[in-house]
Amino acid sequence: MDGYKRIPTAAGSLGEALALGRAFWQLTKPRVVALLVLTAWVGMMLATTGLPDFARMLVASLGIAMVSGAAAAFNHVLDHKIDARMARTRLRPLPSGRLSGAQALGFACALAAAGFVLLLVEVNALTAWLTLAGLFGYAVVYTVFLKRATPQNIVIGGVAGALPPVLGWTAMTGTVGAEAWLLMMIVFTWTPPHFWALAIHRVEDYRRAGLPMLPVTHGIEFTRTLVLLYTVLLLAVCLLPYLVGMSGPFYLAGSLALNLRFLHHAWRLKFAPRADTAIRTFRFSITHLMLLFLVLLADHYL
Ligand code: HEM
Ligand SMILES: CC(C)=CCC/C(C)=C/CC/C(C)=C/COP(=O)(O)OP(=O)(O)O
Repeated sequence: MDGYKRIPTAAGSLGEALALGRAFWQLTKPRVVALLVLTAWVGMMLATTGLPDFARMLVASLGIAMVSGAAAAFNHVLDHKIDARMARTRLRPLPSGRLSGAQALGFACALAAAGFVLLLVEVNALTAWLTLAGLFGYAVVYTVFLKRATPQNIVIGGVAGALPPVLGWTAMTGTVGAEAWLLMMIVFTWTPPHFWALAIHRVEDYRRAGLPMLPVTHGIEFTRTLVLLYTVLLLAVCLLPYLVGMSGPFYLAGSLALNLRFLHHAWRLKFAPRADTAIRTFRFSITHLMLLFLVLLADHYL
């Protein structure tokens, strides 16, 4: 009502502070970062014989999570106009006006700097610089250039998201082992079917936003074919840890079960799709990667 001013109360300002905290938290894409950290843990544990140094693991995970969260926050800042045009993203903190661009940018810079310094001082320089390269790969190479330029954006940009197992490995050993590159290849091959399944489901969003995602540029049918082919490739890549003697029969069985399930989703998406097949395939991709890395971990200690 005109003439009446809202009187700030303690409960009101606590509510506002919590909402602000929630908005900053959302900027970091916490569920994505949680899965990235799980893949880094597997890198850390597979690099170590016997029990790892838990204190080192904790600090390294925190540093990797902070820099990855900062990368996600930069992505929110750089993409706020695109995000405002898509139904899936229009309620994010920046397009909805819950945070200003300056607040989000300041948060991203502070988080990136703190995470980088933590890794540099408490872990090692190789891990700190490689993690920063991951941030640059995602926030600049993918978000600023590739995302707007080519339907291969997520294939090339996938390198950044696939880095954490390598970061975990270097955090514990100070060097990059061949096995770490193998783990990276798994996440790299997994990324296209993960993303394209979602892009098929959200094709109208991407068309409206003017982004050259594969289903927009090459059509849904072609994208379904590539999802299927990448899941076949993923099955083959996931055999490598067993074939090179890095993992045992428990991993082989778990990996085959998960990859055959993923293949089944992709097959259905190509040959017998229903309205929800693409989104179910996307959701399964997340379960797949999480369980696959847990199986790698369990196999290591069996
Ligand atoms: C360039 C590579 C990638 C692209 C383009 C991509 C794209 C996406 C998109 C668009 C979403 C939907 C987010 C939303 O609904 O707000 C998503 C969700 C997700 N992605 Fe990816 N992704 C990539 C790599 C990764 C990697 C490497 C991981 C983890 C290892 C990952 C884990 C997840 C998880 C856990 C979710 C669900 C998030 C939630 O429910 O809040 N993604 N991804
Ligand atoms: C090691 C390191 C620092 C890596 C950073 C990796 C990182 C945070 C990857 C996130 C991958 C992801 C969610 C991409 C989606 O971006 P999008 O812009 O296509 O999706 P959106 O529309 O949901 O924002």
